[in-house]
Amino acid sequence: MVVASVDNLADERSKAQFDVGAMKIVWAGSKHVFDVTDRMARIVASDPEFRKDNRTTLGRKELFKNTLRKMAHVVKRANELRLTEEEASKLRFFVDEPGYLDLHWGMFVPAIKGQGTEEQQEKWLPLASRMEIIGCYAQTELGHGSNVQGLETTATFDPKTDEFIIHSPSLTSYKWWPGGLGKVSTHVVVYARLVSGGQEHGIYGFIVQLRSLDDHTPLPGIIIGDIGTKFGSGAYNTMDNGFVCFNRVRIPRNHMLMRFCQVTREGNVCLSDVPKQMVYGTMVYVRQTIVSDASWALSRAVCIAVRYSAIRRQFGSQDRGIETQVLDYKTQQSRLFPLLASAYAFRFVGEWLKWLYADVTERLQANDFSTLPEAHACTAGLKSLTTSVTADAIEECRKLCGGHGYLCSSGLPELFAVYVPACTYEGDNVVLLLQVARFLVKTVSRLAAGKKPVGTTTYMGNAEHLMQCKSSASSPEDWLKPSVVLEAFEARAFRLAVACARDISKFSTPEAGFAELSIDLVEAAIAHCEVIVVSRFIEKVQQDIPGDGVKEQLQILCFIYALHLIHKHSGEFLSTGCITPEQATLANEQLRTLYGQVRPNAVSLVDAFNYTDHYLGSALGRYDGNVYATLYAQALRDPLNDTVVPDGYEEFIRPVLKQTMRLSRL
Ligand SMILES: CCCCCCCCCC/C=C\CCC/C=C/C(=O)SCCNC(=O)CCNC(=O)[C@H](O)C(C)(C)COP(=O)(O)OP(=O)(O)OC[C@H]1O[C@@H](n2cnc3c(N)ncnc32)[C@H](O)[C@@H]1OP(=O)(O)O
Ligand SMILES: Cc1cc2nc3c(=O)[nH]c(=O)nc-3n(C[C@H](O)[C@H](O)[C@H](O)COP(=O)(O)OP(=O)(O)OC[C@H]3O[C@@H](n4cnc5c(N)ncnc54)[C@H](O)[C@@H]3O)c2cc1C
Repeated sequence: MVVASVDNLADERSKAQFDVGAMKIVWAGSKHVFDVTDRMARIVASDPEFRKDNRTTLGRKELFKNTLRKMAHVVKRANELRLTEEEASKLRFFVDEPGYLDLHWGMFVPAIKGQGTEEQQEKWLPLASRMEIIGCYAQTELGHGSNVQGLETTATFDPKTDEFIIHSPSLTSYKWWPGGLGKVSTHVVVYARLVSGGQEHGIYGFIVQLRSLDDHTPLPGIIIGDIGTKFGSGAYNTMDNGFVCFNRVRIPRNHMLMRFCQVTREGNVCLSDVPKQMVYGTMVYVRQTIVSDASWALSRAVCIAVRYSAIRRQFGSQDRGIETQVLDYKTQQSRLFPLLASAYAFRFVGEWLKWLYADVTERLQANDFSTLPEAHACTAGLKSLTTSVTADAIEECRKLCGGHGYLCSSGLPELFAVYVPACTYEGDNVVLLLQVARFLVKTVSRLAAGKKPVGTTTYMGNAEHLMQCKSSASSPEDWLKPSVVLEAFEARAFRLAVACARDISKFSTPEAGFAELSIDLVEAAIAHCEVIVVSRFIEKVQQDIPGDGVKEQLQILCFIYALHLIHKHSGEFLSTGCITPEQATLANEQLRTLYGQVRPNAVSLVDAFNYTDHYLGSALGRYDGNVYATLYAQALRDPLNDTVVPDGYEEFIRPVLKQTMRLSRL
């Protein structure tokens, strides 16, 4: 069936004022990454084994088995096609289904690489790379997740046998949540309290075999299973998040990951000369990958909502003529375009964070730990900011699609359900912001001692100016000056951080002040993270960017990103005196103008994400815009429509109808 709505997207595409092909390269990061990504996305989209449109109709067991089949197919195709690590990881990404491979490659392997000695890496990494063993990462327990120092599992050294005894002393010490643990993994990196010579020495990672490599049964002393069905249909239920209890399970001494702390044959504990937080390194690595992933999830939701908003028409014609595209409503634009801008902002800050992570890793290898606190603060803060915004944005995109957004065939409910735990895993977002706040308060108090802030806090070195400055914006256009925008963001963040540091000092102890003022501290942390994102976006658009009109579009998006935040947090910008109410009004005026500028380019700006229809998985977001026919076809495929008269009619509908007839005769 040919539907008029299809032409809407062609019309939209013809209005683009920039080179979409060039924007695709900017979004991907480079021509090479674009080529790899595009090729892998197409391989997945064209392989029927990777079909995913039936996911929300499957029961848990079928769903899980289906994922096992897909994961095995990923491994098979990666081998057959002799894919590089980069290609295999993209292939896996486009399969778009949480599965044990994520934890094996995303956490188990990095934990061994980061925390194992060279010898241990030589032993375990080849086994893991060839997938002769499958691993996961078990830190969280039933009773403790955020508080890592509160973990209860013990690893007690027994010098008689040269072994560690891994033990779960209570129900609350059972490991609980690790992905891939419940049903699949043969091995795990377990985090436990090291005990030697009757003394505790902190939390470390230990490699434990969980299941037989012959028949997959749990090894003696191990009670293991899945923790149960999770939020949403399909969604994260493809993953076997699991529990495990260790009943005095013995492992050889050299299964403790000993890069930062060694236990000798005699049971002596030798700490190397590195900060103890190095044990948390895998979390820093994964948080950094989660920031990059946020832009994928956000851009996917935005792509669906923008395309559908161009197709959907409501009102605007009283005589049954052509109605208005909902994308033309200013309210729709004000909800949608800041999310489009955020997708680009998170893409660029994600790339920058990758660079920061590579830089700190290089320094750590040279025993330079000076940038570790900043790397921790940046990864924790940006993980928190980007995942919170993305989760909320996916839900907003669902609403932007009206009633059809609530259908699973829109792709948005499942995307939300699968994405929203990102606000919790790898560190609860509030707990992580408090880590950023701690770093900021320290930075501010060191200013008084004359210590120059570096990296992302360099701006705080301009303390006197930031405390006193008043924005010079006197027209809407002034809000298009990077220096005006940056100054407002930096001043707000700095003043909030200084106020927190000052107020904390009024309490009897810093801990008491920190606890009482934690709401303010979280706000200061968000403000600082927004400085990072805004300044990275501004830096990006100041570079040479090839392609007709590409730089101009990115500049528009950059200012939308910044000005919508000024609007959202106007209370803070005003109460800290960084801007006046009149200047806030001017910023809003400029924002409205920018929405008008982005409007003709909106569909092309989401086309630049280069998503296949398979990856989008949405009747509303299809590239060809054939929304209504697809919605109808998918409705007909619903299991409830397998029969015209439903199962249960004889048992439950007919008797009710008969009873009603009897009653009406009375
Ligand atoms: C084919 C290829 C396929 C590829 C697939 C791609 C893979 C994608 C990856 C998969 C993604 C998602 C899947 C989900 C998996 C989820 C896994 C998990 O959730 S694992 C469990 C995560 N758990 C947490 O994050 C716990 C959070 N809690 C903590 O991190 C800590 O306990 C903390 C920081 C809250 C408190 O720590 P502690 O009690 O020690 O702290 P203090 O607050 O007193 O801090 C002391 C001191 O240390 C500093 N610090 C803390 N953390 C770090 C760190 N990580 N690095 C460096 N420094 C750190 C802190 O700032 C303090 O410093 P000080 O100078 O004293 O102020
Ligand atoms: C889908 C999913 C996959 C996961 N995969 C893994 C995995 O592979 N391996 C693994 O080890 N773990 C995994 N986890 C566990 C995850 O890391 C933890 O759930 C997470 O770290 C949060 O810890 P928690 O559950 O203890 O939350 P809690 O700390 O109990 O949080 C509950 C509430 O208390 C608040 N809170 C806690 N402490 C503070 C504080 N100090 N100040 C203010 N507020 C506070 C939080 O903000 C939150 O609102 C996974 C979790 C999920 C949901």
